[in-house]
Amino acid sequence: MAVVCEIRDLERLARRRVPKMFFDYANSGAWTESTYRANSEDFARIKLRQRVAVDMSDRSLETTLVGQRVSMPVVLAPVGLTGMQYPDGEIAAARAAAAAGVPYTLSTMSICSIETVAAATTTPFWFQLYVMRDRDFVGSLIDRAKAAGCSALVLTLDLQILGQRHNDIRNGLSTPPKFTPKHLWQMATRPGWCLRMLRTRNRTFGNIVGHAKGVDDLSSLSSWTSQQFDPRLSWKDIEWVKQRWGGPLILKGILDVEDARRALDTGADAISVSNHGGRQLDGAPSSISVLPEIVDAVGDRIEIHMDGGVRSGQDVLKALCLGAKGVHIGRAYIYGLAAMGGPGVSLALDIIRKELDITMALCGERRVADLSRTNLYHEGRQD
Ligand SMILES: Cc1cc2nc3c(=O)[nH]c(=O)nc-3n(C[C@H](O)[C@H](O)[C@H](O)COP(=O)(O)O)c2cc1C
Ligand SMILES: CCCCC(=O)C(=O)O
Repeated sequence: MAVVCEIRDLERLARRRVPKMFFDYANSGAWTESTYRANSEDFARIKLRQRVAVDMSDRSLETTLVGQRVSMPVVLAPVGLTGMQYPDGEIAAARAAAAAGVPYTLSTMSICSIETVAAATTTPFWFQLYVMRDRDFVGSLIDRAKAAGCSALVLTLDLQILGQRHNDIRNGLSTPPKFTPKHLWQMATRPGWCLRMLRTRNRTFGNIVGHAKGVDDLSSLSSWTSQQFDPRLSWKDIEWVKQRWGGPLILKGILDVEDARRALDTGADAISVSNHGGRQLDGAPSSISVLPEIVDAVGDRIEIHMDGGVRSGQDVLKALCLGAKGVHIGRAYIYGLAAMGGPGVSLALDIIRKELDITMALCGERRVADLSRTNLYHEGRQD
């Protein structure tokens, strides 16, 4: 059994255990992947300020996110097709998040439906919404999330048009998978995945198939997206979503100061600074590099979350120092899930919690709320 110390170990295991088309779907970015790479690389450039002889006993990572108590400021981000990385993956991830005391966000494009995940869990989860042309269907998704007891709505604004992902095109990614010799080979070389997949009935987009009108072929994600997602989505639609939902609302995909200012007018509870994990506008800056200017512009008026490139508890701490209140992780937990199901998600969260706690202590801090730019080596140095 391989020793797992860090998220990269889970990534290596995931690569070995999941058919290539699904591993690549998770592990890739759009076009040249420059933004995807920058998300992680820019974290690595930030230096921490070591402090010594500070009482580091009695530490706590607890805080609140959109008014909800969490054991650490980490959220499992919405990830489409999670149930293709591991059968019933959405249920496994939701349970692992609940056990760890952090929120889980179910994607509109999940395999297990809102109702299936709600029936298999006891802790409320968050729901991520995509806006389709069919507003009756979008409204029904909001109503279903409410009926299932979801405790926050994450409205994604950066994917009305799908960014081009070369690996998915080359791999002929589809759900369910096609049965061409190439795809059969990819699956045959991952027999554990195949056997487990045969045991579940959740193999298609549970929130959509059987619910949305005229939806029968989701096999090509890109053509389906361009037919169904509404490219006219604008700020005024957010008011409608907010009214219909009536609970905590987080706007995801803000990367620009002007958009952050505009987001204030919507009355949303939080914004998430994100470039969709480098999967949409390649060439956009990393999330961590734009976080400080967005915090400076609107941080005193709205709760700020971020995601993109977080692969360790140290990355979480750096984002907190730069003003994020909540840090969402995507691939970091998906690698764990793909590698070993629910226990892999728990392991990913344990790794991140431990790294965050140790790093905070070595920076001489005992509370996440006390972290600030002064804990970073260059920014905000007093001396
Ligand atoms: C495989 C995959 C699928 C995703 N699907 C969704 C989705 O359905 N909805 C959404 O808002 N974001 C989606 N995202 C973006 C994530 O929510 C998040 O912004 C991103 O993963 C953060 O970057 P990280 O993976 O480097 O942590 C997806 C990301 C990945 C990797
Ligand atoms: C049509 C969108 C699929 C999920 C998603 O958001 C992603 O792959 O990044």
